[in-house]
Amino acid sequence: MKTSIATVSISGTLTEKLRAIADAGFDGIEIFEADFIAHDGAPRDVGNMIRDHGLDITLFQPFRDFEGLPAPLRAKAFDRAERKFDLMQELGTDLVLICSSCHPASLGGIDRCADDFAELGERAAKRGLRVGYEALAWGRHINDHRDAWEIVRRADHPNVGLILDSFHTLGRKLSPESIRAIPADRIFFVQLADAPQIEMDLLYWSRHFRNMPGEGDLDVTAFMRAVMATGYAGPISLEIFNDQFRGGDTKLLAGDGHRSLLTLMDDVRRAEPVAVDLPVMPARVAAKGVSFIEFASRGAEAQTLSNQLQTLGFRKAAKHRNKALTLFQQGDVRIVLNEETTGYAATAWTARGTTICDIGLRTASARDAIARATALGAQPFEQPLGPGELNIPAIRGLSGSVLHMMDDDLADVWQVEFAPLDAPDVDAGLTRVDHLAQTMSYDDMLSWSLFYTSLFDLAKTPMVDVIDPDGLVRSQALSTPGGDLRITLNGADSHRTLAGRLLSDTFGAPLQHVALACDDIVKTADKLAARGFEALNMPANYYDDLASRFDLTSEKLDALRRRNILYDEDAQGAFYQIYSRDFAGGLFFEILQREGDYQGYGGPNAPFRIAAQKRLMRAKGVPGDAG
Ligand SMILES: O=C(O)c1ccc(O)c(O)c1
Ligand SMILES: [Mg+2]
Repeated sequence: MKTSIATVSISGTLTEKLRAIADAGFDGIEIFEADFIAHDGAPRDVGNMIRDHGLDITLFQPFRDFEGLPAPLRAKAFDRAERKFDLMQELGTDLVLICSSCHPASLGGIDRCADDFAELGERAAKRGLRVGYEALAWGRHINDHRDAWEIVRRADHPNVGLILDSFHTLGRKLSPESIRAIPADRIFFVQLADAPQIEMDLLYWSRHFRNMPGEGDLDVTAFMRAVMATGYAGPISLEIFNDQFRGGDTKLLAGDGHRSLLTLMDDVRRAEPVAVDLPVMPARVAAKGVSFIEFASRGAEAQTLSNQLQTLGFRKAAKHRNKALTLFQQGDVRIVLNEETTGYAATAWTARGTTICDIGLRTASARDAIARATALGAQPFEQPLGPGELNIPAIRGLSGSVLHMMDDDLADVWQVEFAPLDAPDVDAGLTRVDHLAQTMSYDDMLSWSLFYTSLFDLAKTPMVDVIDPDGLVRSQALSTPGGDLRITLNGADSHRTLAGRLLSDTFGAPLQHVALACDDIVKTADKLAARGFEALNMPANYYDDLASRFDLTSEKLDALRRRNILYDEDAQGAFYQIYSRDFAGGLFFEILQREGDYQGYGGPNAPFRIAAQKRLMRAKGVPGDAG
């Protein structure tokens, strides 16, 4: 399988793009004319520079407004094409992409266009070049891949073929199934892009909102299944126009692109009886939840965290046999406090202070999960093992964080590596980790959602806007079908938001809060209060509004108000939340109860919770919170 990416898809100068594209593992590039023109270097040198990076030039593009023109514009279009043929020969590529005309004088007509292409094919053949025709979704006369195919078919020239682009087909809601009937050797090239489902002008949508396959809402897999069913064996190329990507991290985006292509093609071969020349990798592994959460901390902060965990009802359950690790446990929730002065956690602590440095995920097979992750470009993570320690496989997240993969075969780590402590049982009714909430720059959200969804079978909720008094935070939840593993991604635009503040104090995409489930929130709240737990205070206005929005009895409302319990409900069920006060520079815990089949996260409460958190920070005089 030959992978390719259009240079327009990522940020940087041409040289920066080439390095990142080659490092990410692509085989070739589509050279975008604008990237070439902006570069100061002769075409021959540019071609050599690309090949010196180990990359092929899979095509040159775009060539616009060619077909269907009346004289004398028609002759001029052919002259223009000849000049671009000269350039292609200098660069060293044999294929040009001609996108369907948007020219106001273009006359259309399938046969007229086919004649133009037959003549152009003849001219290209003289130079050993080929031309590919792509229907732009907003082309003046040709805007459907079936019409472009009909023109190519009637042009009937071996040097004229079809170029398919998933955006133009799926964006116009055309079924990709008609592609299955096209002979593979008539398809010269395939371009792929996804996009979020937003109702807007097609051209604007395409030029600003495309994203990597798997990052949007289009069924790129169905499109690519149809393409592969023809027997197509040419390059598979990303062509992404995206405002965020134009200003994003070149290396990260190139890596995302490669990961998205491998994931897509692996999905295609599992769904369609076709040969895909791609190394085997395990299928997405079932994720069964969070096995452990590890905090890096030291000294007084570690003591404060230890006390806080005990007020939350965690029992100091065990100590590591070789290392400064303490295991706190309650129900099925394990929190490890790591006070080591060397190794990964120590580095994380030095960089961030008290932080969640490691997550252990429960999977059906740790080995398969790691094999899939590394096949998709994740970095394996290893630390030297002490005597008697288990080798629990791990990978790095996108910003250097660590994810351990656990499974039933590794479940005895807690007995093998840890010695039990004889601490009193202080259980407050917390049963399991409901979700992990990860904070990141808004620009990194697509990268993280692709990272997780390529590894595990996770559905994405639509992005929701959360209003912080100082800006907007966008939030999206990923969840396994049964909700065993849930991760929320929170993207901050501004450093003044609660989420953005954590980012400015740390780096990467830290976990900002952990949500723990219980079965009876009122009972749990009372147990916590008895242990000295202080909930985040919610204002009276919040409860007055609850009374107007929902049918709650005055007793129930009073029970919620007295305990600072937040409430939400939908057609499926009800939802209760309590927030801890923040600690260690902005981390916090959430305690929640799901009732019925409520699948959400209390989104409507988020603005009021954030306002309350900021009020508390101001009262504590946290610097920068004078407003
Ligand atoms: O937006 C465009 O004009 C444009 C150009 C070339 C392409 O291949 C494409 O898909 C879109
Ligand atoms: Mg295209």
